[in-house]
Amino acid sequence: MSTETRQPLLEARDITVRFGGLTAVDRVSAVFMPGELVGIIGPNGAGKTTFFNAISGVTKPTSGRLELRGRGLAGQAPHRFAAQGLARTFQTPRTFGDMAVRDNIAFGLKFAGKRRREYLFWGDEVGVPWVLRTPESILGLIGLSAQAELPAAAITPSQQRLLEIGMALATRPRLLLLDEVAAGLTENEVEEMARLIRRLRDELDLTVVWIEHAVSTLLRHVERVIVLHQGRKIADDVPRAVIRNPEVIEAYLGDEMSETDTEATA
Ligand SMILES: Nc1ncnc2c1ncn2[C@@H]1O[C@H](COP(=O)(O)OP(=O)(O)OP(=O)(O)O)[C@@H](O)[C@H]1O
Repeated sequence: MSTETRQPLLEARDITVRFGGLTAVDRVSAVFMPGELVGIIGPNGAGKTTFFNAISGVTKPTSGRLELRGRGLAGQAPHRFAAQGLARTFQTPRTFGDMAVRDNIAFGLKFAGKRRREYLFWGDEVGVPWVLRTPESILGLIGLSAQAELPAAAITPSQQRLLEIGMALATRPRLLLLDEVAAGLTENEVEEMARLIRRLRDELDLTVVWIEHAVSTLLRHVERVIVLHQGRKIADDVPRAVIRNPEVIEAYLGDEMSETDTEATA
């Protein structure tokens, strides 16, 4: 392994986000290595989305430092984050309902075309993976080929989530941030989504950071889990260690973490 691949892709140091008197994210530090699939969990209001917003440029952190491959990012506009290979989904999918599914993807590709030169910044000698070159290939990758001509508003909620992932992929990211992409899906759909996320990570050599309330599924699929509670990071470890962490158990008492989760990762 070269020194290059051991360099963190994204490093967040002491990120704090305050809204008036409320500290939503409290000095959270985290390192994301190339190719990692990392989950972020925590009770409602723990600061997960606010942390995501801070590391994707949507919200300017009150303090802290962000580095993408060693280059400072904090305080830059969201499009600068995207230009440097970050893509994210939102809790409520942001697709264009009147436009055909294919055109939603084409929109993302158009955006990516504009930053083609910057893609090269990543030193990717093979260039853009062929599956990310056309709307059709991206639709095939996420399993929406049959819905290509439908208006985005006409597809099912789970297909909407897939479309949003497809739109994020169309921007040809190196780091994909997923915010509750399994929310509202059936148990089977959640499992399928988890498999897709793993496959995308493997095939596209992505780093994926995934916030999810479906804790048991997440714990079975990610390699590392970060737990936030009241804005603070209380754990950052492999799933089987995290579920035995007394502070995590306490934070989740009577909430999402159940015996099933413990069994799932035993
Ligand atoms: N724009 C905002 N203005 C004021 N307070 C906010 C804002 N965004 C979030 N908060 C508050 O910050 C805290 C953290 O919220 P956040 O949405 O990050 O939590 P979360 O862990 O993502 O929760 P959930 O799992 O319910 O989505 C909450 O108390 C929330 O009410």
